[in-house]
Amino acid sequence: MAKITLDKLRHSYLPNPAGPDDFALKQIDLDWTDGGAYALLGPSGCGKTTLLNIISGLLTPSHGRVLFDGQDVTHLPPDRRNIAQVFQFPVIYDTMTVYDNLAFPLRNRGVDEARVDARVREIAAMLELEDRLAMRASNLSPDNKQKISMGRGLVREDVNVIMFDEPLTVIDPELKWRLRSKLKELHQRIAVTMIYVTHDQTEALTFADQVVVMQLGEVVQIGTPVELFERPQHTFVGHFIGSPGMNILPVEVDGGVARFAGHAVQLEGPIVRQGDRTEIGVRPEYVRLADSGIPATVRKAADIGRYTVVETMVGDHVVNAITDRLPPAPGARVFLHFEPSQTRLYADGWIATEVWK
Ligand SMILES: Nc1ncnc2c1ncn2[C@@H]1O[C@H](COP(=O)(O)OP(=O)(O)OP(=O)(O)O)[C@@H](O)[C@H]1O
Repeated sequence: MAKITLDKLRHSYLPNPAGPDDFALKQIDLDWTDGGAYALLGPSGCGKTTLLNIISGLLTPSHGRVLFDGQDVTHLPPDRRNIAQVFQFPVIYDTMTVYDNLAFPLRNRGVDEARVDARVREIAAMLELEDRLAMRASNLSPDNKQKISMGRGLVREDVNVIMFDEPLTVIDPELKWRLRSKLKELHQRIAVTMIYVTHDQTEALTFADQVVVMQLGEVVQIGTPVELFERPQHTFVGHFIGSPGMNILPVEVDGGVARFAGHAVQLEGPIVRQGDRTEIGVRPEYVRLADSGIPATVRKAADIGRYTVVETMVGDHVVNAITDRLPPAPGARVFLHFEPSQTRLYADGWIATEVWK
């Protein structure tokens, strides 16, 4: 187990990068605590795999350092970093039994057979593979093959970090849900530093204590799932997390007052940053259909089960509201109320209000 530090890390795949756009990772500074559960979350192409490969040693960064417990490992090859990795697709030995597959990483390091046996059975029980231990891996379903792959990642007790790269891609939706919570439970039991890479917010938010949100090669926010939901530091986080995401609406700011479509909007607190582009962010959960406020027209309503998402239009702007009441019919004229304590200002994408103290 180890604390992982990324120090001024940058990476370009080009031999002579000319500007920031030529970098797959712009600049990353991070400290990951020993034993923590972390997720790297972001859309395709934001640099997650690049970062993972730098940590595992498959890639040497163009600039900066990777430290494990303060020791510089930037130039160490993967096999000297003591890392376990679980990939998107199963990496197993088809001709071996499930038992031997799970035992392999331990036997390979000379662990004695009694310990191998205890550990294999423990991991197999956690992953509900006990009754398949004697089966040949080739006879298993893709789901179970991927479970073995995960088991092989989890079986060693001496690793610095276990990294999961979109490990649930091949798993069917029902089992996905179970494995997601199982992985969280496993982390609590074995307390090894784990990094989980995904573009799926549900997977990231279920698994991680801390989520690192990336966009275009940059970290835009690191926070607990609640922090990311409650107070996005960037409009990208607001929009990317939540279903539907945060309403991001253009406003004009004059004399400390923000106006959306000509209506003054009360913010969570004082404005502390200026910018060329100003927007407010308010989650649909905090937009109420009220008796007075900003006039809007209902476009449609979608019943999501426990609540309804009402899509309204204010001029050309879509504003989503969540309600647990019977939604108004399409075409109805309504008024919107934005909960002031949950309405933030963003300047050039970054949060620009503080909470009143
Ligand atoms: N081997 C490579 N050579 C050149 N450019 C690359 C290489 N690998 C990745 N890139 C580029 O680097 C950027 C980051 O890619 P990366 O694969 O790290 O993103 P990602 O978030 O993992 O995406 P995905 O979820 O699709 O794997 C992208 O613009 C990609 O095109």
